[in-house]
Amino acid sequence: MKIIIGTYNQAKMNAVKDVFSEAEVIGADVDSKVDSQPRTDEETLAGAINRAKASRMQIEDGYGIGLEGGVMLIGDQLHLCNWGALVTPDHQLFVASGARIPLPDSIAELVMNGRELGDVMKEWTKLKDIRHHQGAIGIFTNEWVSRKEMFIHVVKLLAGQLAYYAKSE
Ligand SMILES: O=P(O)(O)OP(=O)(O)OP(=O)(O)OC[C@H]1O[C@@H](n2cnc3c(O)ncnc32)[C@H](O)[C@@H]1O
Ligand SMILES: [Mg+2]
Repeated sequence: MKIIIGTYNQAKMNAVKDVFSEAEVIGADVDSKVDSQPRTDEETLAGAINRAKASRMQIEDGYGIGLEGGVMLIGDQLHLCNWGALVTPDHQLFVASGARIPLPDSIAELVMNGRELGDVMKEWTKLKDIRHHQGAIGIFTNEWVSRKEMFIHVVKLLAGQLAYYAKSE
């Protein structure tokens, strides 16, 4: 089984490798066709789907996966949000969402004013590779849930749906 994942982000790549441990997982530079910082649930989902479809197109007979992190307002509180998408060799699409937690007001304000969360987190924590490791979710859960662990859950939701629908066909 070959999987193209539309990113070189280490947290995302390692999550896919952990869940699909038998597969060959290959990173690719694809266009998410959304803002580099998605700001709604719909935009974040669209980014994941676009990455998955573009990844699927990079290989003749393989799977495409897209994972996208974003932010969304619930009322006036900004939250982290995350989505994943998987496209099969015969172009079936599966999607799954990940964890959501509120962002502190000081961080939320900077992101609402146009900054990218990854850049804000890098400056605020002085950790230059934070987006590849614990991520914002790791920082604001006191490292109980890392970005990789959060994406593992999303990828398991994709793999599980793939298995369920393959069985019922
Ligand atoms: O190379 P790509 O795959 O784009 O990796 P990325 O780190 O930029 O990841 P996304 O585009 O999916 O994420 C959108 C922004 O949110 C940032 N971010 C950091 N930690 C996050 C977390 O735990 N959850 C969601 N987004 C996070 C991320 O760094 C980006 O600035
Ligand atoms: Mg990005």
